[in-house]
Amino acid sequence: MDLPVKVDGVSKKYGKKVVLNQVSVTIQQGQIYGLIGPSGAGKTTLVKLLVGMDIADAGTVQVLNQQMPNLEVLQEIGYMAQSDALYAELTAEENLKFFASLFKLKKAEQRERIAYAADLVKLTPELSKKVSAYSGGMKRRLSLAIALVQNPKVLILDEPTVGIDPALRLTIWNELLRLKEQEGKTIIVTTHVMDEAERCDTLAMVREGQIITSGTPQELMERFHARNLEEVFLRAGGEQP
Ligand SMILES: Nc1ncnc2c1ncn2[C@@H]1O[C@H](COP(=O)(O)OP(=O)(O)OP(=O)(O)O)[C@@H](O)[C@H]1O
Repeated sequence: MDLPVKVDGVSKKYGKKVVLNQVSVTIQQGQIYGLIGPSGAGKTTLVKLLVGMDIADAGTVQVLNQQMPNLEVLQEIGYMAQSDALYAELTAEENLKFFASLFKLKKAEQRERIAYAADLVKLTPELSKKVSAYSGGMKRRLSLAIALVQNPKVLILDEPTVGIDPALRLTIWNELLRLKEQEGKTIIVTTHVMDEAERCDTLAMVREGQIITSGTPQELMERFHARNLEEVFLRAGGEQP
């Protein structure tokens, strides 16, 4: 079985604060892997190490069999950060074109991918607007479209559906499921939303810089004698609901 993500014994400190403590994760190809945990638990820090935006103090991070950070591998990673990294004075279309141009796409493929990504997040009619005139939710949607534009093998999405309405959230999740099933994409997602966590193949609960438990949503519910993931989350963290 191919393992597109291998994290082994990773630790990370900011100043004196230990943010990740001996974290190990393996993710199989064609899986949706969810990271859930309280605010400040270390999810974004782990994601940043996967993308190569930060470097671990100890341990190893491999994506697609390469040690991160690695510029070649970045071609194969679609990353949606928690805060939007968009050019406000450009239109949405210009933003998409700019980010698409960073990847090795032929012109026709670039056009096709931009049309697909904009359509998925329902921004096609708004593409000629400047991003400065976008709402918060529209910016999130554009950031997601940008993460998808280069057709990456690995998608890393940090709270992708915050500020997105329920109907579009469902559309996006259906597409993520299709991408893993039909195209074998590997998708890593952080979320605070339990019904999104339920759709993940494997869930890791992060708390105080450690993965305190992981498994399929069903396994976790059985392990913690819980009726739902909210209860798992509370019980795994030592809080009895
Ligand atoms: N660049 C940084 N410098 C100093 N401290 C940082 C830095 N980045 C993160 N931290 C700290 O590391 C801890 C973990 O942060 P992180 O963003 O990984 O949490 P998170 O689980 O993603 O939280 P949330 O769910 O709120 O996004 C927090 O205490 C945060 O303040």
